This record gives sequence, structure tokens and C-alpha cells, in this order.
Amino acid sequence: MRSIPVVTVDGPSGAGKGTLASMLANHLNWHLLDSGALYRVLAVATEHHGISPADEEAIVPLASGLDVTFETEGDSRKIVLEGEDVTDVIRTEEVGSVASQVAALPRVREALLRRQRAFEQAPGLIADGRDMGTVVFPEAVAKIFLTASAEARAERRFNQLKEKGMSVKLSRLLSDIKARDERDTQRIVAPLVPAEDAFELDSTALSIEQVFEKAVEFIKSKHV
Ligand SMILES: Nc1ncnc2c1ncn2[C@@H]1O[C@H](COP(=O)(O)OP(=O)(O)O)[C@@H](O)[C@H]1O
Ligand SMILES: Nc1ccn([C@@H]2O[C@H](COP(=O)(O)OP(=O)(O)O)[C@@H](O)[C@H]2O)c(=O)n1
Repeated sequence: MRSIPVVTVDGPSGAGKGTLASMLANHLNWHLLDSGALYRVLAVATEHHGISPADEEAIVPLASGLDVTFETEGDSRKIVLEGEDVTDVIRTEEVGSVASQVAALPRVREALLRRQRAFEQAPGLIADGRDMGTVVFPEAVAKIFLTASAEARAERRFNQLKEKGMSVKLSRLLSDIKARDERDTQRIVAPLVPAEDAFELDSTALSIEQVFEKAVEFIKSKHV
């Protein structure tokens, strides 16, 4: 039996992973896994339950039994945690920061593995995150590592949050993004590194469309 094809998109915050992953999923008509959303939802859950982001013992059972659903209706996606719509709440930089703290706990990552792998369904999967190509789907047919300068990423995030009506300071975003990069690349388990066989794509000077075209070209070269 032919296995289900997986394409991974990993990289640092604001590189354009989510944008590219959802364009690819629409283009190929494949499923989409936004693994960062899982860590973000878990971060919100720890806050709801009054658990410290460093308390691995308490977070592991929360991660294993996380009551979350990802609902897709046309182009819009809704994320519901314990009955509450958290689609927008999880996108703040504060939640991103807590997410990267809980994501550094080895047993928490382990607890979320099975849930992520369950997204691998026919006809194929686009998986977006930090360790999709290195840990979760090492057999992926095509692996993309998307980067951009920290300044470009902070500016993109700034515009994105402003559009959502959230007030943020660019200088604060840049320092938060750098702190998160540092934590994500330095952690012991599943650090943010390109897989050996990844196609590294720097999007600093590229438009969204140019990134998409290069990604499609690369995926085609893998006979997907
Ligand atoms: N190549 C690009 N050029 C300019 N803006 C981009 C580019 N790629 C993504 N963006 C914008 O940057 C913001 C962050 O992108 P997103 O896909 O959420 O990044 P990530 O998932 O890597 O954190 C979004 O508002 C998106 O529209
Ligand atoms: N596969 C993944 C995805 C996210 N994460 C963690 O979750 C945080 C939020 O991920 P995200 O993909 O939503 O973040 P952005 O790139 O959108 O800023 C990251 O900073 C990582 O610490 C992870 O460790 N592994």
C-alpha cells in the first residue's frame, strides 16, 4: 500500500509558514496541521487551569486529554477549547511565549505526538510547525524550511496583529520574537533546526506568491 504523502513546512515565528501551508493545502486539496496552534491552545489551557508553564507534571495529563477541535468551514477555521472559541485569543504574542515554554517540556511534546500524527490522512497532509520534518513526520516526501530576517518577521506580525485590531509595539514584538527564536532553537528536545533533507527558503525579499511558486516547484520536483 502506498503511504499517505506529507509535506512539512517548518521555521521560526512570522516566516510565513501558516500562510504557505494553507495555500498549499488549498492548492493540493490536502489536510492541514497547524501544530503551533496545538501548543498555543495548550498554553491557554494551562492559564485556564491555573497551572504554571513550567509544571511538566501537571501539563502532561492536560496535553494528553486536551479537549480541542479544529473546525473548517469553507476558508474559515475555528478552534474550540473546552467549548470556548479561542481562534483569535491564541494568536497573541503573550500566548506564543507561553506556548514556547510548554513546548520545551519533553514529556509534553511526547504527549502531543499521537494527536499530530492522526492528521496524516488521505489524500495528503501539509504540516506546519518547528519539528514536522525532523521529529513528527521524518518520512515526509518534501520538507520546506522557511525563514526570514527577525526584522521582517516582526514587521509582518505587527501588521497582522494590527489588522486584527490588537495594539502592539514593533520594538516589543521584535524582542519577543528573538526570545522565542532563542528558546525554540536552544531547547534539548526537538529544537528548531532544518531537517537534513529540507529545502531552505528565505522569504525576506519574496512576496507571498513568490514563496508559494518556489514551494510548488520544489514539491513537484519530489514527484508529489
Ligand atoms: N513573503 C511574505 N511577505 C510579506 N508578508 C508575508 C509573507 N509571508 C507571510 N506574510 C504575512 O506575515 C504574517 C505572518 O505570517 P504567518 O503565515 O502567520 O507566519 P508563521 O506561521 O510562520 O508565524 C501574515 O500576516 C502573512 O500574511
Ligand atoms: N511543531 C511545533 C509547533 C510550535 N511549537 C511551539 O509553539 C510556539 C508557537 O508556534 P506557532 O507556530 O503558532 O508560532 P508562530 O510561528 O505562528 O509565531 C513556538 O514558538 C514553539 O515553541 C513547537 O515547539 N513545535
